Amino acid sequence: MFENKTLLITGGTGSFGNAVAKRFLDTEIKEIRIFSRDEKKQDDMRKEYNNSKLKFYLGDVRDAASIQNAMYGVDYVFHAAALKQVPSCEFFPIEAVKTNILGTDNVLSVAIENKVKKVICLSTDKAAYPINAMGISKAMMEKVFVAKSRVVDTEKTLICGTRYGNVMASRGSVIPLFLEQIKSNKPLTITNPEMTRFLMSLEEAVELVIFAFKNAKAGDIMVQKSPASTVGDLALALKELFNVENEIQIIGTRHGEKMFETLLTKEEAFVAEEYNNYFCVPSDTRDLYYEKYFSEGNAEIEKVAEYNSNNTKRLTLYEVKQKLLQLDYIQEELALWEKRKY
Ligand SMILES: O=c1ccn([C@@H]2O[C@H](COP(=O)(O)OP(=O)(O)O[C@H]3O[C@H](CO)[C@@H](O)[C@H](O)[C@H]3O)[C@@H](O)[C@H]2O)c(=O)[nH]1
Repeated sequence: MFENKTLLITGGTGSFGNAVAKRFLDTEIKEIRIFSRDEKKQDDMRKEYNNSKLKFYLGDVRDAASIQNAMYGVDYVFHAAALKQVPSCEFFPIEAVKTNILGTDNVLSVAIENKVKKVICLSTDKAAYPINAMGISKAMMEKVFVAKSRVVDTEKTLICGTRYGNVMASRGSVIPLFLEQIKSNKPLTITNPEMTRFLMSLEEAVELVIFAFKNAKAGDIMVQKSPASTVGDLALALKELFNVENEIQIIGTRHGEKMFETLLTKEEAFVAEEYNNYFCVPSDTRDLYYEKYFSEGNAEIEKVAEYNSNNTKRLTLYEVKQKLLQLDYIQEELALWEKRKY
């Protein structure tokens, strides 16, 4: 797929960039460029992989000139750079605007200038019916890339996106936090045991981007059908897997949090196309002369429901444990835990 091609990953030192590097470095790919702000994380990654196909570029998506340095000669871009923590974006919303919205516009402009063939922008379920600054900024990011995808020559640069739910055990997320609490014998801090989240693995997140890479048309947003769990079951599943009796402490919903997440709004579900395990939200290709398109109205939309973490398949406690056990991270932690105990 990437034979002799150069792939740039913005925000490439994160969980997603690492998963893509692991997946493609040993293929016929020519080069993977990691573009990010943190020299320490780049240095760690450089040492870990020790592979001359992996190149590192320091810069910030807020600064178009720094992207320019990394974009020359690039065939494809996976745009993963983002501010993604809900509470921090609530306190610093302008920072989310700068990175998630303006940064995306910079990445796209520089990619178009350099005739990059495809750009895939990573978004989140929090962008659908957004209520927090992080989700609102990602929703605007989606608007920016869909709008941009319409004005470029798609033969030269195709711009599309993916939207996904919580990636299990990604950096800073609740699973590593619960595990730290288990290991230090502290109470597990649960916001609200009934809160639900879509669960997907990092490998599935990479698969979704590959699916978009292969199938998306300009402006499409690809979504993977995903099951969900309550936070209460997630904590209980970890307690049972690690065979511990830590207390549960209810800490209450944090700033900007939703009780459930939405992967497809009702309006999107109405137009979405279904491909096995995926949905495609096609871009609205009409122009501003809406009267041309007037039909009989669309009462049908009332019959369609949004696709959210409350109405998707709910995992049982047993299934949550099975899904956790599929993660290398959990297997490694369990092995260490067993050693520590005996
Ligand atoms: O101490 C804690 C922290 C979190 N949670 C809950 O655990 C769930 C998951 O939380 P977390 O892992 O922090 O993820 P989210 O806040 O849902 O956001 C993550 O998932 C999004 C996709 O939905 C990504 O876009 C974000 O970048 C990523 O941080 C939520 O219901 C939280 O309320 C707790 O119960 N206790």
